[in-house]
Formats: sequence, structure tokens, C-alpha cells
Amino acid sequence: MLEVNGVKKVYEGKSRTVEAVRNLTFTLQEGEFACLVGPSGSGKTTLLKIMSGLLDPTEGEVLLNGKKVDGPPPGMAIVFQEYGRSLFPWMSVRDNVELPLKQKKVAAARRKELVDESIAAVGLADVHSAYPWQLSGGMQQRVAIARAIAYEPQVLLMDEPFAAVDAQTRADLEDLVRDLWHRFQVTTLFVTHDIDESVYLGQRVIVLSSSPTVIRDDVAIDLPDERNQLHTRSSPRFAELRARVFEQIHRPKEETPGAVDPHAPAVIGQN
Ligand SMILES: Nc1ncnc2c1ncn2[C@@H]1O[C@H](COP(=O)(O)OP(=O)(O)OP(=O)(O)O)[C@@H](O)[C@H]1O
Repeated sequence: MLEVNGVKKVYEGKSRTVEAVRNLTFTLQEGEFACLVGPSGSGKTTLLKIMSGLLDPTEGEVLLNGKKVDGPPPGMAIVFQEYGRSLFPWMSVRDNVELPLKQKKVAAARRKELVDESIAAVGLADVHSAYPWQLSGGMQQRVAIARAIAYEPQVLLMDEPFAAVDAQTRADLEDLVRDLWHRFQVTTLFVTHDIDESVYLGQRVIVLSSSPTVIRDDVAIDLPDERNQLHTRSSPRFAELRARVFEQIHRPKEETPGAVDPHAPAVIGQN
């Protein structure tokens, strides 16, 4: 349903040219929950921007239900890392969640239903009339998630959404995202640089190399669907999967001879 075909992105700057991603190809099936994991600077955000039509690839294409993505598609919602900047501070929680529904021209009665349901689903019914700045970071990220869910997207893209919250809140939000995925069956791509998070959350982990980025591995996560922060993470199978992802990320890059720093961006030209 969502196909990434041979996507490559080269940023052409005044003083340097950076090949951020090189020839990425994968497909997400309808209702699938996949994680994309890779080191810092491996082009994860670049790829999400291309998948959501915010950035054009240098080569290749993204297809949603067979249709080429060349601008933000109506069936897609994104949750960014920086929740503080993605919510409007002068609007209440409700109004923030409702805004995209107004833009989508959803009728008022249905808007109210969707807003009530999604705010309750993320556990914020009590604070629906508060303003974002009156809430903790974790609560603000819940508002951003509620807004994405209320939109009833076909595809939900999440770009390191829990990177800025504390460990306990992060664990709660991980379980919340799994609950919501079970409930709404949205096709989800969750980007993270946290290996444990990528193994815990989804049905599949797509492992990216450091820049210039290629897909290193595509790992089926065969953990039981019922996950628990304590028991799942301490299971032998979790440890095996984690080790496999770790090894793939840290495997030396034989295809780039002479690379001294595996995390350095691939500068392919200096003007
Ligand atoms: N607008 C831009 N112009 C030039 N280079 C860019 C631009 N955006 C990203 N890059 C470069 O492309 C590479 C990939 O960046 P990107 O932000 O996509 O990686 P990332 O995996 O999301 O990183 P992180 O995990 O640190 O957020 C980096 O080397 C970065 O410097």
C-alpha cells in the first residue's frame, strides 16, 4: 500500500553536496506496524519528508495505493519529535486536535465525535480545555498523537516522537502507540534511533546504515503480540533480536572503502 522505490536524496548546497539516502526500497503492507532504525544522520528524517511529500527525491518515487506522492497526501498524518513546536499555544487541546478536521471539511457533529474519542484514547479527557503550555512534555506529545489519530489517516508516520521525554513517559507512550495501533489498525512507520524501542514496538524493523544510507536488514519481529515493558524486554528472544539489529547498525561498511568515520555524512563533492 505504501511503496518506497529506489529513493535517493542528494542535498546540493553552495559549498558541499551531501548524499543523504542512497537507493532505498521497501513496502509497507496495509495495517502493518514497522520501525525504521538507523544512526544519527542516516537520513531518517529526510526519508520521512520524502514519504510525506514534503521533499522531492533526487531519484526514485513513493507510491501510496499505487499513486505517486508528489505533495502531502490526504491520507497521511505525521507526528514529529518537537511536540512543543507542532501545537498552537493559543489553542486549547480540543482546538488543536480539531483544526486538521476543519481543514479536511469534516462535518461539525462528526468532528466532535472524533475529537472526543481521540482525546479519551490518549487519556487526556480531563484536560481537553487546557492549553498546551499548561501540560507536561509527555502530555503535549499525547495531544499531537490524538490529533493524528482523529484525522483517521491511512498511514501514520512518526519521527522520533519520544526522543525528548523522560524514560517512564516514553515507556507509557510506547504502550499507548501500540494500543492505538491495535484499536485503529493504522499502517504505521515509526522512526527511531533507539534499537530497543524499535524491537519492542513493531512487527518489523528496517535497519538503515550510516550515511550514505542503504537498508542493512529487514527484521521480522516475532515476539508475542501482547507486549509488556518488563517481560517482553527481558525475554531471550528480545535480546536476540536486539543483538541482530545492533550488529547490523554497527557492521563496518565494506561498500565505502576508506570511510574513517562511519557517522560522518557522505560529502560527495566540495565546490
Ligand atoms: N536541508 C538540508 N541541506 C543539506 N543537508 C541536509 C539537509 N537536511 C539534512 N541534511 C544532511 O543529510 C544527512 C541526513 O540527515 P537527516 O536529518 O535526514 O538524518 P537523521 O537520520 O534524521 O538524523 P537524526 O537521527 O540525527 O535526526 C545529514 O548528513 C544531514 O546533514
